[in-house]
Amino acid sequence: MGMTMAEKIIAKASNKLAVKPGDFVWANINTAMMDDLLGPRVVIADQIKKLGNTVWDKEKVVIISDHYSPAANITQAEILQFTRNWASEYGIGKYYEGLGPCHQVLAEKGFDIPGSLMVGTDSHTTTAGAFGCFGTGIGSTEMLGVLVSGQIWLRVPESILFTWNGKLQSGVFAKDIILRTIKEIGQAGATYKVMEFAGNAIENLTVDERMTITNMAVEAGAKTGLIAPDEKVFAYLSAIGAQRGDPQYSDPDAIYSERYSFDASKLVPQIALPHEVDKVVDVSEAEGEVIHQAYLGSCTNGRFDDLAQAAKILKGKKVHPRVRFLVSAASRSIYHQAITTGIIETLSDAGAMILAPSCGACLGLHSGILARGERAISSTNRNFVGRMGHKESDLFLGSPASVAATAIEGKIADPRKYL
Ligand SMILES: CC(C)[C@H](C(=O)O)[C@@H](O)C(=O)O
Ligand code: SF4
Repeated sequence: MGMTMAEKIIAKASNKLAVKPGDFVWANINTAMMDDLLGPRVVIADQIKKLGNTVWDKEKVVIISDHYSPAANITQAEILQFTRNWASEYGIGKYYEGLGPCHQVLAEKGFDIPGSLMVGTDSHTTTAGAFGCFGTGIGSTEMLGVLVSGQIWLRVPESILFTWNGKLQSGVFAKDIILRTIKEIGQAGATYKVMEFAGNAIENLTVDERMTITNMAVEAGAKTGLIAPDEKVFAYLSAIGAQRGDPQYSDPDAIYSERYSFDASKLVPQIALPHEVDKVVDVSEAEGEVIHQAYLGSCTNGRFDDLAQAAKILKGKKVHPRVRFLVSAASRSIYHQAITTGIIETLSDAGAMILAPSCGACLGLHSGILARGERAISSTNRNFVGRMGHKESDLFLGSPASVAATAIEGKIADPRKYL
């Protein structure tokens, strides 16, 4: 009986020839990532002292300060200081701060290795699946167990196959694919399952765009999201001098718990309405909703392709006077690329406020906080009550192109008219 790529990755990590959904295994971890919010400061620093006071393999632990960086107050500054000092005390050389959200840094630093098993103290560790790396979010207590043992006790998840074929029309992007997929199954539709994406519409996406899709797999409850690694992924990895890994592919006779097929050519821009990520409608049903703030950034859609798409729409135009348009590239190197190609100049000329590469605005920790009654559109992945500020503020989710078109009109707008 065939296996899915997820089953093969877990079998390899647990030194077994084969596993099947429902099996319990002890899997060896290739990369353990901690961020500043749920990393050493929570449980770990305290308890590891009683468990040997060292990590199992200093080379396999990565710590990335991204939620509180740059600090917006003394408490945040002290959290950063604690995290930085803990990394140094425990000999963790792979410590990054101020480079941007952890999932983008992991990709750019070559940790998203095809066929490997990654855990992180952030739910969007699923992003690594764009490289065929099984990445999943775990809690701080579980991370403590991984740090001292190098293993995780795992129940092999079932896989759902989502096949997207056909050519996306202009103005429709990866974000619209994942929002439409989540609409189909709901925000709990993939709970403890793997979302595997295939089809020529997925193959035609850049690696940047694939990361948007696997990033949001957790918004449907998924254990991880996976896309088979191909030449685009290997070119990305070789360009950054990263290993090619041991890529795994689903067998033709692999068993899936469910299968869904979509025609990408029929997809139109999608908008998630407040306050649920699966409350997704065609943009025509949200058009005209008044907006006070537009945010372009995050580990979901803050990459070079995303900024470039927004700049294409905003070139020579001005942001609506009511709208605060905030931009935060998902990494410092993206900023460098976007500056040298004139994209930041275009966005700034249109009226963008350029923020640091950070999680900050995405989850209302600092910068871009919404007041009561304010409404925003964002290229991020969550729109829970109070996500970006006051509990009586509203958050719509869309693609970078939808964010840019909305910023121009001051109300939810269809980006296709600008392309
Ligand atoms: C703060 C962290 C625990 C959380 C996550 O795990 O996703 C955050 O990154 C988010 O996007 O809500
Ligand atoms: S979703 Fe937002 S807060 Fe969470 S890791 Fe990504 S950028 Fe940071």
